[in-house]
Amino acid sequence: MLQQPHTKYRAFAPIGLKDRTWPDAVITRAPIWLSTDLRDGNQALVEPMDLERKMRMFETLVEIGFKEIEVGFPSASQTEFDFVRKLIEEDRIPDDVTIQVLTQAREHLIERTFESLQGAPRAIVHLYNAVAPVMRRVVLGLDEDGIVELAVTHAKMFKDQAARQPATQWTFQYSPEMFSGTDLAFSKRVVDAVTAVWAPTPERKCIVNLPSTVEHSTPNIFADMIEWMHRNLERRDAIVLCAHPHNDRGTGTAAAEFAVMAGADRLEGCLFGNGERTGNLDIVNVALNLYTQGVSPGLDFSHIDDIRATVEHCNQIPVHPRHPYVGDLVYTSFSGSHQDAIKKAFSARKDGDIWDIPYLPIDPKDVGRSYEAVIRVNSQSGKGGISYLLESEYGLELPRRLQIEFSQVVQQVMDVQGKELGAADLWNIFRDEYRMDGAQGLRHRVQSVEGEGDQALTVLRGELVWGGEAVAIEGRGNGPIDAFSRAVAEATGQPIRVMDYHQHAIGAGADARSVAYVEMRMGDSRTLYGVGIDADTTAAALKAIVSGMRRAAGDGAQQAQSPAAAETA
Ligand SMILES: CC(=O)SCCNC(=O)CCNC(=O)[C@H](O)C(C)(C)COP(=O)(O)OP(=O)(O)OC[C@H]1O[C@@H](n2cnc3c(N)ncnc32)[C@H](O)[C@@H]1OP(=O)(O)O
Ligand SMILES: CC(C)C(=O)C(=O)O
Repeated sequence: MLQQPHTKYRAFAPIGLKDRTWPDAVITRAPIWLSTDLRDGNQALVEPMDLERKMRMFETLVEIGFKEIEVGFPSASQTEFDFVRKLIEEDRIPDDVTIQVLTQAREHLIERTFESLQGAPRAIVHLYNAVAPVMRRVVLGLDEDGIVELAVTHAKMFKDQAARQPATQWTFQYSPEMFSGTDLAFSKRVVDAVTAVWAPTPERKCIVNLPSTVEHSTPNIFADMIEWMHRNLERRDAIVLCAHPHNDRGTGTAAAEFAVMAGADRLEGCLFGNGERTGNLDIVNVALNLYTQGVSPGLDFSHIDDIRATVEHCNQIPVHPRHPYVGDLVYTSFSGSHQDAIKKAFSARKDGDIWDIPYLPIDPKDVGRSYEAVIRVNSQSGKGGISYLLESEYGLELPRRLQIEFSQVVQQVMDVQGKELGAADLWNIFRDEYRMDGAQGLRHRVQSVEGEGDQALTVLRGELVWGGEAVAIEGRGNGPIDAFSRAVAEATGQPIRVMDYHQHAIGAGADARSVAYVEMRMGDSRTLYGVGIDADTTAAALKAIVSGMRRAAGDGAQQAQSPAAAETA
């Protein structure tokens, strides 16, 4: 790279529009959308679409809700021509959809283009020629007058060709190619000359399309250019003003949004930003940006993954995992503080609330994504993400201190493995850590109750396998947990102190079970949790204590393979 890039590259000159209004504009309704997937998108593919792919793309665009679709450049190849014929002859164009086709300003190409449209009920025919100084100089060898003459001559040909097919409802569109690299006064001069030929009216408008054929300025400059044209074009009330951004600087979306704020009525682009070089405007991006502002885009992306699959099939180009709204990773948080905020916001959210979930600008469900991928756990994650997955996939509502305890266990596994852990991995770690294997199965008998009123005591009898030995246990207390703790303390010589206790149901109906979380100490062990799950609430609680005992004993696996077994009640 150069130390002095100014010796090779020149900065784009500002427009100097002093009284611009676009920065204060707010977009309150969607622009008219034109999909050019089958034209600008297609001409950028390594392998342009065959008829099968073109038809599949067309049908998808119709399903999404596009009412204007540029279906090709019919004079470019037989495939392009045949596709337009197929659409017309097989009556594939819905009544509320208008196809558009592009042609260079060259006579034989225009003739072939109109030939391809014979029998079409409606069509937009799109004429372009380059207007930028570099193109005038190196490609066309024409001065400004020559370019105006070229445009006017071919605009007249459009009128003549259209007059030969009066049954079709024609709309004409003109693009001064490389508008973004052309001085505004000259762009206006050419466009005005073309519209003077076409003589559009407010009832029969033509379309003027202003492309950033190559994006080489910041989007505010493009917006100034659009606003200037919007204000200065002749016959503005008879023109649908359209912008056609590309994305060479990565700001195609911003340029499009600013263009609409600056007066554009219509946008041209492709799904997920396919198109020449870095792509055309990504229509999905702009449409869903509008949606997240509460503005209906008039396009339906409820099944965005199906649309992506079709686009990948047709274009034979994968969509990036970070692509806005559709990438595999765009609804996923790995980092702990994000996960914590998302989990809390989901818990606080009530039906009908305005969407206000941190780190998720759109509800993934609105585009057909599940919440499954929202939180994924790796070494950057914390307790929030871990407990979110256990809750969303396994119904466990871990108390806060248990979340903290278990996240340290997960962190140790993560430090060794260094890989992402899914919900099933976390569940396995949880079951191992809290000794929720078959040996935890508990049969017990509660003999209630000795005494009366305040003096009433629960009596629990059973058998506990501890240190490899089966020990008979018996305890009395002011409930099964208390009775069991006392019985166990007597049998093992180690007092058990229950500090906190939570219980909730998981599942429903016949499958409903109870999960108990007991925060406890055994002897002089540290405070720790035990967890038990059982169809019976008392059994779940007692299992939780056994779980804690085994953990306190180091690894209950040797000490208490069958820690508590008892007679069936
Ligand atoms: C920015 C855009 O996306 S514009 C759309 C671009 N899309 C495409 O080009 C895809 C389809 N294109 C094609 O299939 C072909 O390029 C065609 C059929 C249009 C033309 O093919 P060819 O006639 O072989 O020309 P080719 O593309 O090689 O070169 C362009 C020629 O057209 C000339 N040309 C370009 N625009 C114009 C114009 N408006 N009027 C007259 N001549 C023109 C160029 O000067 C060049 O002429 P030259 O051969 O005398 O030097
Ligand atoms: C033909 C025009 C609209 C074009 O594709 C461009 O300039 O990018």
